[in-house]
Amino acid sequence: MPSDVKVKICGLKDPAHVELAARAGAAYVGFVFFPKSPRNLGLDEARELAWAAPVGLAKVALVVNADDAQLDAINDKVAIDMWQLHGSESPERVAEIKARYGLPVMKAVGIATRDDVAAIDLYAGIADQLLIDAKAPKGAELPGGRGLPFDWELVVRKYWPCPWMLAGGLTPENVGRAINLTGARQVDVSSGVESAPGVKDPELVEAFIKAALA
Ligand SMILES: O=C(O)c1ccccc1NCC(=O)[C@H](O)[C@H](O)COP(=O)(O)O
Repeated sequence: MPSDVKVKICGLKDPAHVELAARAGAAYVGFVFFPKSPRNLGLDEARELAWAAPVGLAKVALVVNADDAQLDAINDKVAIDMWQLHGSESPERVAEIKARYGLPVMKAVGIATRDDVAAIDLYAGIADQLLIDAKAPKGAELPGGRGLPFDWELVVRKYWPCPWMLAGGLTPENVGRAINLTGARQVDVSSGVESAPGVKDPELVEAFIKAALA
């Protein structure tokens, strides 16, 4: 029976890896627009990656507390299908971005404690999707893409009224267990399919997708 799990491969930098992710069965690819990240893309690079994506593969632009000028520049140049807001954007800012571009918005929320889980509700009626990730420590250089898991028990038997994606420290080895435990129908990975920060390993990308869809 075909799997109903959807996979997002985040932080791609090579058009061949976009094609590979699609062939292997990914539903989404993520393009990072955050200069401090080893996965950061220029607009021209991102445009080339978007061209490499076959129809049906959703192209997600990941930004961190971006202002309208940065969002406009991405939207004007790159054919994206969704925003991923990975900073401390307020529910009001999420609604504003949805209205301004008419694209679905996925809000990333970092969690470490039960209180963080409760805070997800602030976005549940506003964002189109939620990305539930490990919480980065205060002052960390990168708010995501750190390859660190959180305690999955925190989201077991949780319900939100929009689709959500499990992220943070997933790997080909642990993704099946994470899905079975949490009931997540969508999973996202970056570091767990890399051979070095920012360098995707095609074999790990394929292995992750295969394990998630199994
Ligand atoms: O990937 C980055 O460098 C990055 C930079 C700034 C904000 C978010 C970033 N990445 C988010 C992701 O790649 C994932 O959505 C998520 O955090 C899971 O990452 P990982 O634990 O590395 O699999």
